[in-house]
Amino acid sequence: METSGEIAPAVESILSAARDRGGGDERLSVDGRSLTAAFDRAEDEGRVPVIAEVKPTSPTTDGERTDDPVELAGEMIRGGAAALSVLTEPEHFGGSPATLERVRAAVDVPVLRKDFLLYEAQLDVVEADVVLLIARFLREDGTDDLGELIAAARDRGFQVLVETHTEAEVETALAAGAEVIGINNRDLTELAVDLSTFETVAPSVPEGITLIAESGIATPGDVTRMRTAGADACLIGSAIMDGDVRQNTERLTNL
Ligand SMILES: O=P(O)(O)OC[C@@H](O)[C@@H](O)c1c[nH]c2ccccc12
Repeated sequence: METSGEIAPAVESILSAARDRGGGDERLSVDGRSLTAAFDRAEDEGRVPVIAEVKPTSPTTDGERTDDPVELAGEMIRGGAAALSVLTEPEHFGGSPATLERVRAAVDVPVLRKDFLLYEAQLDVVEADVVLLIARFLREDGTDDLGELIAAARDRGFQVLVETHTEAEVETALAAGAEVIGINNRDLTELAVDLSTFETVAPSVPEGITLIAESGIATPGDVTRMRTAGADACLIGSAIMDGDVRQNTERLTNL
């Protein structure tokens, strides 16, 4: 088992905040919008399935975007995004559960809750269609087991995106029952992005699993590269948030 000492200091700080964050008091029951159906719809309409991410800031971004997230989400949809991702982490990403709630009420595409969820009660903070579970973090002391957390999420009606970075983590995700797997091009040790991560790890993901390329995708050429390597969809934050959100989304979905 790797120790948390190998993680970048910014990620350590994120995790320690996540450990201290409470959960909801009431068990949620969600009537979710299907992520795979949204991807199929985009494909049918000739667009690359993209999950566009409302990310006001991050430890690797300069400054903070303060526009109304609901307006940004609308621009993403008009630009052709198949689904949205909304950061709910407050301390390092400028997100909040309330933002996700408002965005989800304003759109009809599936919305992913992007956060660092470590135990079951944290699932009960806000309704979303999909929740992110990060394989790397769910084997540390004091966190729930990945398989148990996947089951707990599904019991509530959430679809689950399991984030991986290595072949070993893909194996862990598959063994835990993941059906939607993300490969994060950003490593959480140095926080550096390398698109060849997806190309290296993707072959270990079997047919039948929905596969998402995450992070560092900035140009139409990057999107093509991820698609060629087997991505069913791309998760894109910074390159969409930086500048004209609608135009950026169009450029990355209409190839
Ligand atoms: O802004 P980018 O490089 O397009 O990346 C988006 C997304 O992949 C990234 O925000 C992300 C991937 N995994 C995460 C886990 C938590 C918070 C954020 C993330």
